[in-house]
Amino acid sequence: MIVCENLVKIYKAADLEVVALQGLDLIVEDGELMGIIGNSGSGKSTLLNMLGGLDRPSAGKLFVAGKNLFQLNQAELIQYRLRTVGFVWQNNARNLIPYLSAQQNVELPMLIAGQRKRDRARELLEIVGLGHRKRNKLSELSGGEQQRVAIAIALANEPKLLLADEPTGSVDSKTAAMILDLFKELNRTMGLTVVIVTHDPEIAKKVDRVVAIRDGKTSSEILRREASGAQDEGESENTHEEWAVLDQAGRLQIPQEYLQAIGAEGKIKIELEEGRIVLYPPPPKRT
Ligand SMILES: Nc1ncnc2c1ncn2[C@@H]1O[C@H](COP(=O)(O)OP(=O)(O)OP(=O)(O)O)[C@@H](O)[C@H]1O
Repeated sequence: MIVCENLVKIYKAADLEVVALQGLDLIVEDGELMGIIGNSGSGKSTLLNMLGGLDRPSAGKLFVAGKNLFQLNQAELIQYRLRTVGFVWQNNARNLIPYLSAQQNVELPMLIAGQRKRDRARELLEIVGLGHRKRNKLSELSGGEQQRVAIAIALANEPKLLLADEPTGSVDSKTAAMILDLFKELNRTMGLTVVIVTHDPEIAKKVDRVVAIRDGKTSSEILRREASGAQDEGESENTHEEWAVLDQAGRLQIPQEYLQAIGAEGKIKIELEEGRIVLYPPPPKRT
């Protein structure tokens, strides 16, 4: 579904350049449910904006659903945003209209797109588990329910890829778990590919794979352990293991805490020992 190769995004503002993505590699399979985590400023939202066709990358390769996003002209990019991807943002409810009902809120974007699909709006609300609340005004719904209305809207054009940026950022942990369960259900029942960007490391328990981004590059992946079985619901931490990502040039990012643990800074010695690559800290400085 997604192929990013050596993706670079440079923001230019006045005489300042910010390299938000520094040669990022990422492959997401059709029908995958995956998370992207990383500290603030690591480039998560930038990546999502590139995947959603909201902004253009500066260099590299980017294919989504077979489309080369570098080659789409402005009109094709608008079609791509309308037809191929669906978006869910943290404060989606802000884009919804409080005095309209849940159903009218779902119908409205379809009306704007030239369709009047009352049945479809009802069906979408059923899918997100809000069929019984369709006549309630948005202002009468909880934060989690409003977020589900937003997810129904994101599904209206039958996207192949759902992009969610901090979708649980402004709800409590119980509601957050319900929203993540909904993504999982949509992924399983509709075969929707879902990419969720979050600060929350707990996401690993709800998705098949989590990719960590550091300084604009993928640094590691947290995968469900094979031995525990794909059917495992994975609610316990030891069903997952972390892998460092090796880029095409053989570079990898070593977790900061590992480097600190061996007191490494500046240079480290690397040796190949019996099928292992071993990193040695520098010898203590003489005083
Ligand atoms: N429009 C922009 N113009 C200039 N710099 C930008 C712009 N958008 C993002 N940046 C910079 O790019 C880098 C990556 O930002 P990005 O928003 O992608 O990070 P993030 O991981 O999503 O952070 P957060 O978790 O805080 O949302 C940061 O240094 C940010 O300041």
